Order: sequence, then structure tokens, then C-alpha cells
Amino acid sequence: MALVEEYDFIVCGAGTAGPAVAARLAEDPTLSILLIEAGQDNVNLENTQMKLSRGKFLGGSSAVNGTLMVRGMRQDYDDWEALGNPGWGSSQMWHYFNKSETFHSEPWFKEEEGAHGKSGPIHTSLHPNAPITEAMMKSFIEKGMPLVEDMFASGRTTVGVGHCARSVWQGERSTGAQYVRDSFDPEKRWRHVNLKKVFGHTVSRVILDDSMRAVGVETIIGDGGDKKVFRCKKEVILSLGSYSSPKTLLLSGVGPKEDLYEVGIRPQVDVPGVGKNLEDHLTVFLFYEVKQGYTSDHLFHGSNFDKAREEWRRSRTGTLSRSHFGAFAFTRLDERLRKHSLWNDELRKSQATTGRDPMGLLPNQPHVEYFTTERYAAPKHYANPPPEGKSAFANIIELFSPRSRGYVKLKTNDPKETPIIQHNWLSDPLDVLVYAEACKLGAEVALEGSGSKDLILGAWPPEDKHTEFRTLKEWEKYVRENATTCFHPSGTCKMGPDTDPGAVVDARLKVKGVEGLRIADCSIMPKLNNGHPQAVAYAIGEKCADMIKEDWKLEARTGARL
Ligand SMILES: Cc1cc2nc3c(=O)[nH]c(=O)nc-3n(C[C@H](O)[C@H](O)[C@H](O)COP(=O)(O)OP(=O)(O)OC[C@H]3O[C@@H](n4cnc5c(N)ncnc54)[C@H](O)[C@@H]3O)c2cc1C
Repeated sequence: MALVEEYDFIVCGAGTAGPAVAARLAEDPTLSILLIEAGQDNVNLENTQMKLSRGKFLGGSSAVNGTLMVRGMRQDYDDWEALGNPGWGSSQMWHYFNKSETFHSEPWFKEEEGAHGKSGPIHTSLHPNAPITEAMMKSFIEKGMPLVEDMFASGRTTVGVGHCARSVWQGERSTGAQYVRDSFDPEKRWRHVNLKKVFGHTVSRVILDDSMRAVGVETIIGDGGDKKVFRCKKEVILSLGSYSSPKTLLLSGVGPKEDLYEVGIRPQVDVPGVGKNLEDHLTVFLFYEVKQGYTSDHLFHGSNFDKAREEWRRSRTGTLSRSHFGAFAFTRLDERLRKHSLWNDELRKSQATTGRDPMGLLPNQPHVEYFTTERYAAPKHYANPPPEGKSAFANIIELFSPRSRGYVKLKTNDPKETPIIQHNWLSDPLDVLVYAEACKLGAEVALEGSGSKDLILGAWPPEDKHTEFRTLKEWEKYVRENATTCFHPSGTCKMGPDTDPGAVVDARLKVKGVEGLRIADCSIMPKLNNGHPQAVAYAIGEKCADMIKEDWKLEARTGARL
């Protein structure tokens, strides 16, 4: 019989949002906090190579992501609040974005007042542009996207090109681990003595008592079958990410009752929305061959990569000290879309019912983001890095506010089994239409803009031929064949009022019908932000901790950091 440990709060998942919740709660020295992670401590991973679509170790997805800090539009969060989630509007979210961040500016950068934090655990900085980035920025400006330098932090610019902060500083990535480890301590000691972390424990279910109160969690240790129970006096918080939080709720008997019966789990609480509403951003990479000297493709040739790695190890400088993304832009596509009857028919309907466009957006929210690479860097199915003597970069097109939704569902009642993840990307024809128009415009920027047109030698690889596309049909086919995830799953435990039958948590992030159980991660997003979600995950974790402190009246005692 395993020994039972007991804590005030148990936070499950030491990824992006989870450490923020745990560390902020641990600021109260009278509390005991447990943080459980299925993966390992990230100090053990220095020499490991991996291809992951979610991060499974301390820091979670924040430790494998592209480091981009694109918060989205203020309107995105005002929409969350208007959906019946008081306290989640833009002013509150900007407070938490800033609370999580320490921004390191540059003399050349025009920072917007109040748009950045200066003392949070996540260190962010700007990126020195490669020549191809400067060239593409010029082309974006020429194609109607004016320069607004700090637009991705301020959230007020719908159409423009700007500089995007990265969660990188002095050549080191800043991750969720920053919350629970003092990064400046050379001995890497834990920051809080009242915060215990356990690694290699996969949370298999939340334990509910007869009154539907969460009283602890059960874990599976390592790859074996041994189980352990951790009990809590106050609350359990799930921060397991958009695939795993719904899975764990379902394994605990919280979810759509028909689905639970189907896999032999006795329903405890019928919450129909668990696992539904899976939303994600897609990306299409348009690669171009460019003249030599504008990108950092030299990295792939000869011994350059080894040299760059050595430089990074020695001094945290050089090409490998920064991510490979360059220029960033937002725009809307109204004029282009008005040429299509499919769009116009849907527009009439949506304006009559919601006052929004068919993608659910207001005029101050962009349809698409463009971001470029500074060297050949791509998901697995683009597998043609340029050989020595050739260079390529991508203009990446990211579709915002897609209409298609998927789901996460249990395959069996075995916690070790991966759930069914059905994204249903591009299942709505309007997503394909808007995406094709977005790609067409992206190609025009690169091929017609005076910054880039004379540098581009053709599509990469040459047989891709997208530089020769003339019709929207060609772009639709290209989108269907090449779109791939941007790794932004969200919404599978969405937040909403009791009047929303699909809502899983309320605005205090409490799971409906269960006491003492909250969710704090990207799964609670009622609608994916028109941006990238890591800054949002930190803000959700920060806000969750504050709400717990308020609800348990812990505020007066907090602030003592050990
Ligand atoms: C390759 C990639 C690139 C990305 N690029 C960007 C980017 O540039 N900018 C951006 O804003 N966003 C980016 N994202 C998205 C962003 O990183 C994620 O949306 C965000 O980090 C998710 O945070 P989370 O707290 O919801 O989940 P996660 O960070 O995934 O944390 C979940 C944690 O829970 C653990 N866990 C899961 N199940 C269990 C279990 N049963 N028991 C115990 N522990 C468990 C996991 O191991 C993980 O550590 C990217 C993501 C990926 C994967």
C-alpha cells in the first residue's frame, strides 16, 4: 500500500501555465503545494534530441515552442468577457501578460507605453533582423501593412507589420520552469521550499468524494504500473494542456455521459463540453529560393552547424542563440473575400445574427498572420533543405479564427492510452476559401513587393511551382495539401457561463458540478486568440493563482518569497 502524501493544493502539469499557478500560490509560506509532471526535470535534458509536438518535461510546450510572444488583439479578450466571463477582458489580461514578463528592449525599438512587463519571471527580448527580414518588412509595408513596431504586445493594430518579442534573453530560452526555479542561481536551487515537485508521475485521474469534491489525484509512476495517491486539503488544479486536461477529466468520470459509458467509465458528473470545441491555428509555409547572403542557411553546410553550436555553448551567442523567425504582419482580407458568393452569403447571415463577419471577427481583428523565416526551417513534411550554394526562406501564413472545430475523446478507459484527437482542420469550406486568399496575398507580398521581388529566384524546391499559381483553385489545393498545425490546440475545457451548454469551467476556472477542481491552461480558452497562445497560458496561470488566493482569502499572507 503506497504512502499517501497530503498538500493544500495540487497542481497537475509543470508545463507553461502550471508552474505559474504553483509558484504564485507558493508565495504564501503557510501553504504546501505539490506540482506533478509526467515528464522529467528539464536540467536532465541538455544533450537530448527530440521531435515533439507537445513538450513533456518541466516547462512543457513553452520549452519546445517557437518562443514567439504575439498576444493577440485586445478585442479577443473583450470577446471572452462578453461571452459571459467576467474578469477576462483586455485590461485584466494585459495586467497578467505584463505580470509574467520582464521585457528587455533595444535602443532602436519604439516600445509602447504600458505594453510590457518589467519584473515577471519570463524574460523576453527582440531579435536582430537578418537581411531577408528587412527586405520582407519593406514588402509588407508596401502592400498596405504599415510599420507599428510594438503591435504584437500592445494588441491595438489590426493591419500592420512589426517586431515580435521572443521568450529568449541572452541566448537562453525562458520557459514555465522560470517560475519554479531561480534562473540566476548557479546551483539551480528551487525557489520555494513549500513547493514540492514530482517528476515521472502521470496523473491518471482526479479522485472525487461522494459529494463530488476533488480530494486528490492518482498517478502512474514512470512507465510501470505502480500507482500513487496524493491527497489535497484545498484544491486540485489541472494544467495538463488542451489534449491531456480533457482526457484526465474524462478518466475521472467528468464529461459527456454517453461517451463515458462507451468506454466503460461510470459518469460522476455529466459535463457535455469536455473535449469538444478543439480549435487550432494552421500554417502554410511558402518557401522561396533567394540570392545568397540574405539568410542564415550557411548553418546547414560544412561544419557551420557544429561551429554555431560550439559558440552557443561557449557564450550563448550566434545564430543558434535566437529563433529562426523574422518579419511578422497582420492583415484583413475583406476586399478580396467580397469577390466570392460563398463569403457574401455567409456575411449577410452573420451580420444579421452576430454583427460580425463569417469568421466571427470584428473589423478590429485580423484574418491572417504572416511570419517569415530567416533560413530553411520547416515541419517534417517539408523535407528539402537547400544544398550548399543555395538559400531559402519561408513566408508562413497562419489562418486566424478558423470555423472548423474538432474534439478529444477517450479510446479506452486505460489512462496509458493516447486519446482520439480529431482536429477536423479545414472541414469548413470557408476556412479553405479565406486561407487560399491569404496565401495568394502572401505570395504577392513576396513576389511583387520591392523589398523582396528582386531577391527571389523561384519557389523552393523548384518543383513546388507555387510562384506560377494564378488561380484561387490552385491555392485551395495547395492549402489542402500543405497546411499543418501551428501547435496551438485550445478550447477543449472551455470557459463559459451556465447558459452555455458547452462550457466546462466557469469564469473562476472551476469545473462545473465539481468542488475543489479548477483548470488553468490553454484548454479553457473559449476562443483562440488571434495571435500565439504561450503568453496567454502564462496569463491564465497567473490569473488562476490570484483567483484562488481571493477565494481562499489568502491575499493578506502572500508576498513572502523564500
Ligand atoms: C512546437 C511548438 C511550437 C510552438 N510555438 C509557439 C510560439 O512560438 N509562440 C506561442 O505563443 N506558442 C507556441 N506554441 C504553443 C504554446 O507553447 C502552447 O500553447 C502553450 O505552451 C501551452 O501551455 P499549456 O500550459 O496549456 O500546456 P503545456 O505547456 O503543454 O503543459 C502541459 C504539461 O502537462 C504535462 N502533462 C500532460 N499530461 C500529464 C499527465 N497526465 N500527468 C502529468 N503531467 C502531464 C506535460 O508533460 C506538460 O509539461 C508552440 C507549441 C509547440 C508544441
